[in-house]
Amino acid sequence: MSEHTCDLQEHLSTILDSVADGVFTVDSEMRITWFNHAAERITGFSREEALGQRCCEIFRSSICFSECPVRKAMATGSNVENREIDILDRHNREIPISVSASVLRNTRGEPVGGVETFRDLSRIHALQKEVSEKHRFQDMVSRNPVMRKLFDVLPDIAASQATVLLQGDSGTGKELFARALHNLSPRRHHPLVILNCGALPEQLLEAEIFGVRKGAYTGATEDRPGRLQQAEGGTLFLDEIGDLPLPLQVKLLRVLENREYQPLGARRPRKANVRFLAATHQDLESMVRQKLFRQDLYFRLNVVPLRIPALRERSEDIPLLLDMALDRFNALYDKKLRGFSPEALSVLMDHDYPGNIRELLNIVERAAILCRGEWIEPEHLPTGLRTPPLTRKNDENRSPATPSRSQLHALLAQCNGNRAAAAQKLGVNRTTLWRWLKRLETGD
Ligand SMILES: Nc1ncnc2c1ncn2[C@@H]1O[C@H](COP(=O)(O)OP(=O)(O)OP(=O)(O)O)[C@@H](O)[C@H]1O
Repeated sequence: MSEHTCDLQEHLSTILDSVADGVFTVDSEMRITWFNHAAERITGFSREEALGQRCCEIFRSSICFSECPVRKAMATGSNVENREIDILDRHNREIPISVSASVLRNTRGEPVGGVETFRDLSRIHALQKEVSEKHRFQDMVSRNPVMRKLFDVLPDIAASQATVLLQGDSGTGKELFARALHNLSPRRHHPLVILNCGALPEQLLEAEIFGVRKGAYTGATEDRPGRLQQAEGGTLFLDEIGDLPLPLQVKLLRVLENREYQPLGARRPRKANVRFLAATHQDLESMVRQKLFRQDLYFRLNVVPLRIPALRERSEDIPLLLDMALDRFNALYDKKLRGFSPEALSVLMDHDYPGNIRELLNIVERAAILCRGEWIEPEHLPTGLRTPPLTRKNDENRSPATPSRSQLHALLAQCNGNRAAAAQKLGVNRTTLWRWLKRLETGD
């Protein structure tokens, strides 16, 4: 070896040892021929231990035996760039890294081995986690200023006994807010009872809320407690309060005013020690103007009004919610999806989510099921995502708008009459779909 070659090698070693990224080279048998300082620091193996070893024994990555980056570079002749994987260090700790690989060739251009460079992502991941924790409140995530303000005031509102009216489009998180209010309140050790006022016809709903005494009507063979009694000492969350029929509105008003109610067929009223939360996606004020909702009840409910913005008004939350959803479905389906490709992310950012967060969760769940690789691609997303969804109409402020009868029937036929599946495709809950069908049947 000439003096000049020795000098060059020494220079190269000094340069490679001074870079912050891990670098190692392998020969054609995948034995390590060079291992820099950063590679020692990241993997925990010393240069002496690494040299001459097969690289999969030192650089123990999650893809060594399936998609080794150096082998891939050798096979395709092109570089592998910034692939995010995990390696096990000397102490068997998982280290997230980003790896790149290229082929090494001799002077005749023949492949003689490869070089891998890798960057430790632990710190970046820790920072990402810290940021996402910062945006978490109870079971909710948001970085939107309006939402953050709601999170700030929630503990004080929860501590009070005040009735809260949650307003927002379907799927924006009203139930999650109601749960948070209960969990933060002094009543948290007592039940939180949830009743969807749109899910039952009037008579059944009345019995459901107030309960039934034995003999109240034929068939009432025993006492049946209502939701009010079940919620005693705790919280009653009346979801879809806009669907409460007018006669029941009068009865509910009485409970709110006197904290007393009469189960069906009872002679004497019962006391109710219950905190009320209500929610609706409807515009109650305009329903009051149209005499569809009682003004006195509206005032009683609207003591603390909270309006939850639609997802299209807080698009900065989309990436945060996507990550949260991915974590959730990775755990649920035992997957190791790393994230969304830039193309998929762009489709997801462009969508305006008429079904709000529920719709976003459905999209990610479907993608997580379909995706066999590590990254969610556009092909894993519903085809209609770029086109205006079925539920969207010209009026941007109405969401979700009622689809036409033929659209609904076509969709139900597509889902073999399964309403739950149809609702999922629309990104709305079953009650909303039920309401739409009812409205179309009665021609409202
Ligand atoms: N800020 C948030 N962070 C994380 N998950 C959320 C958030 N908001 C809503 N979700 C999730 O989105 C889904 C829909 O939320 P939720 O049921 O609370 O909406 P809603 O407004 O009550 O809907 P609807 O009016 O149709 O009853 C739930 O799975 C909930 O966990």
